[in-house]
Amino acid sequence: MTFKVLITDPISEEGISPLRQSKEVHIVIQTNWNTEELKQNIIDFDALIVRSQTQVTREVIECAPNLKIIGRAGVGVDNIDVEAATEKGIIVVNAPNANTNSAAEHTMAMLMALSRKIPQAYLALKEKQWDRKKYVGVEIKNKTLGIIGLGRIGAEVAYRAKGQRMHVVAYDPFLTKEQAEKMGIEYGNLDDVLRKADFITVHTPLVKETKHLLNHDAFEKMKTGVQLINCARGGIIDEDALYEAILSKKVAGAALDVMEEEPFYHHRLLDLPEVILTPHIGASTVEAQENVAIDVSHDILHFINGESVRNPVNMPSLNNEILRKVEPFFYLAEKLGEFLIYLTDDVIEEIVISYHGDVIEHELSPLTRRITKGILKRHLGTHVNEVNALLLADKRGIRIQENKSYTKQGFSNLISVQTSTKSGVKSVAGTLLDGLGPRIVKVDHYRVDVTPKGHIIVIQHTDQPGVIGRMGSILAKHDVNIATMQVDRADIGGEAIMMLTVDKHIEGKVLIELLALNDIHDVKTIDL
Ligand SMILES: NC(=O)c1ccc[n+]([C@@H]2O[C@H](COP(=O)([O-])OP(=O)(O)OC[C@H]3O[C@@H](n4cnc5c(N)ncnc54)[C@H](O)[C@@H]3O)[C@@H](O)[C@H]2O)c1
Ligand SMILES: O=C(O)CC[C@@H](O)C(=O)O
Repeated sequence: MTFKVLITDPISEEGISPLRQSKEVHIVIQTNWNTEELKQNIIDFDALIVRSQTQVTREVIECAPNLKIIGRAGVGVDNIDVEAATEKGIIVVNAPNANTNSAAEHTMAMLMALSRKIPQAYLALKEKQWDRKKYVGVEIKNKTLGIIGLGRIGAEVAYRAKGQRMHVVAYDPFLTKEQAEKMGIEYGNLDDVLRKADFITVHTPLVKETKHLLNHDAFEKMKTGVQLINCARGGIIDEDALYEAILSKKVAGAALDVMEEEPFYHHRLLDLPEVILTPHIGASTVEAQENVAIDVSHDILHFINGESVRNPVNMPSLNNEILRKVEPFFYLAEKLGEFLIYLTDDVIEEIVISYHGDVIEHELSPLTRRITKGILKRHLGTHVNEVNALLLADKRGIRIQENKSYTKQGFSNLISVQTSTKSGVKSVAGTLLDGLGPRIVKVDHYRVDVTPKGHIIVIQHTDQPGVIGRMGSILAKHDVNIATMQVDRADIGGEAIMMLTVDKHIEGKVLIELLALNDIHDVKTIDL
């Protein structure tokens, strides 16, 4: 089947060559659509690749019933309604590392241009003015650079600034004093950065907490003559407050790659000679554009091949090392959920997942997501996936509890899942056997040993001679071949369980005949 990929922003042709090489992928590039056109045409597409221009709103997502993955060829996903995507089970991936270097270099270029008034001097010269006195700058050596947001780009800027012999003071809610010391920079809170810096550069995402982070009050705390750089997101600096602060000479200059509304052609900041601007080109290098497109293309191919994506935005990201360890449990986890929902006859109130033994050394959240997906899928359909499973469970008021224990319970690893309903508790446990693969080893309190694959019949009965024979005759009559069979009981003559794997799906009429047998209390047929 063809996987249709729509690209709506300019993107590097070299970068998408991995997708072009795949026979399964059909690519459509359409960079001129407005939102209405996008809504009308997105219906058929399985994947969408954008940069920062296309607005992937909830409305767009609602018009895309086949959309499975959105690739953001860059870092910021503020042009994508990630919540709406998550609700629909659409994976959002980005390319968080691919343009870090370019954005850091652009920041340094802006810092240099700002401190030496290069764009202003250039413009004047183009106007045939040779005015050397007007364009006296300041050195950055021995000046203090304040960095707000010491993530990927902020950290790269810090290293470069140190190379220019600047003193760096940084604030980031995740930065510790020890980490700052290791990097050879000063650790501060936001006020420290605002008070001490000669130049301030912001490298945070635009979120509620960072919207207008640099506002009138923040400018008040800064040194007079401070210069600002924003190569992160428009809106982190309050543009009106900046305008006023420049007029009052509190702020001596600003270099902006990003603005609250883009593109913009008329903005009063454009009229101020102290402000230099670029049209959001921090990531516009040959290298960054190729790299972001390669990363997103690879993740789309991972998705098509049923592999884990490397840079998910709406689920926890796992590095290759972690993924390699936990991936072998994915199948078992999902099948335990799928199996258990067949045994659960009432509305689920709580899912309790207990991990035992070696498995707890791994990252468990992807397993919990897959178990929940397996449980919800039967009733909610195939749109449930590891992206939205926890959200969907939460929306239905299902509590999810995770327990961990080193106790091995007879297996080197064991995952046990329990559903609680008003009618009682049902449970299943499974293990991954070294070299032999996944097994279901416990159903409620009965011991079994079944590969979670294909057609399974679970029969609850009373432990009496002849029950197995009568059951076997009915299956034989309907030409159902038994592949494997397990029996366990609580006590002699007491409650017992039979678990069979058979070679074909069991029809309703077979089920009725089995249920009519004396001593058989319940029959569940499960297709995994
Ligand atoms: N101009 C461009 O073309 C361009 C290119 C790439 C990235 N960006 C933007 O640059 C920004 C940084 O990207 P990144 O890859 O370094 O992201 P990142 O996630 O690696 O780093 C962001 C950092 O900001 C910190 N942060 C969050 N809230 C904060 C707050 N209130 N105060 C201080 N720090 C805070 C986070 O803890 C994190 O360490 C993003 O907004 C991204 O979209 C712009
Ligand atoms: O698409 C672009 O070039 C902008 C990229 C940049 O803003 C990002 O967040 O990665």
